[in-house]
Amino acid sequence: MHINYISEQNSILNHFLAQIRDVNIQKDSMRFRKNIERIGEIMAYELSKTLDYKNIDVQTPLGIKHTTTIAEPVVLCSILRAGLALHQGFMSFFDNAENGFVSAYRHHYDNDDKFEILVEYQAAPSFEGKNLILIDPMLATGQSLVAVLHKLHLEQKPKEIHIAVVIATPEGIEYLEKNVPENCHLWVAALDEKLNEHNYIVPGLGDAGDLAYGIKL
Ligand SMILES: O=P(O)(O)OC[C@H]1O[C@H](OP(=O)(O)OP(=O)(O)O)[C@H](O)[C@@H]1O
Ligand SMILES: O=c1cc[nH]c(=O)[nH]1
Ligand SMILES: [Mg+2]
Repeated sequence: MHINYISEQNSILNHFLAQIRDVNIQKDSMRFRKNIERIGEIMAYELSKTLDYKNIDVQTPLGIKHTTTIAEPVVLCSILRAGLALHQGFMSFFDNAENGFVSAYRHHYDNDDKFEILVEYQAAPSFEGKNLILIDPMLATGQSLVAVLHKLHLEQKPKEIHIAVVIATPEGIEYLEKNVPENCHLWVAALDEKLNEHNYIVPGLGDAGDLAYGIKL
């Protein structure tokens, strides 16, 4: 698995990352969603540089321009709920992509911190020969992304699989490295320190789904 860290160079991305983390700013859920969306746009642009392109001729009013366009179709597939705002950002740039949605949540059986990831819903197109971009802002333990990858119909072989996350932990990256296919590329906006005892990212930002869409029961 190849890993791309997109915030190594200082850019406006750092402002958006700082705002989604800041306890005094993140409570504004519209700004939170918008910042995640803007991060999605930046990630989409960076990722687009690594896709394959084919030559095309474009007829302008004055002549023909020889240029290039993305060779294989893109499928954007997001993990509900928190993936939705990031998905919107990717969709702004990959505007003719097909789209898939998968649910995943941590099911706690007792009151302790042990949980199992339940993947109950999916609606996704064929991935055969396409660039699959799997979208989820938080890579904590990595269990949600791996459970979703196993549930998706990957017997239809995507050309490449890109996993796009905003904040990742070293533990989550290590888990992905052991459990995802060879043709996976991981895109990370920020690498954080660690997981805490409740498997939340430290310093992280808190609960991305709740910040974007409200607290769930
Ligand atoms: O790497 P993991 O340990 O699996 O944790 C990360 C998962 O947690 C969040 O979803 P959450 O379960 O909070 O669902 P939500 O989006 O509905 O809030 C996040 O969006 C990931 O899907
Ligand atoms: O820190 C974390 C871990 C999982 N899900 C979140 O939204 N945040
Ligand atoms: Mg959540």
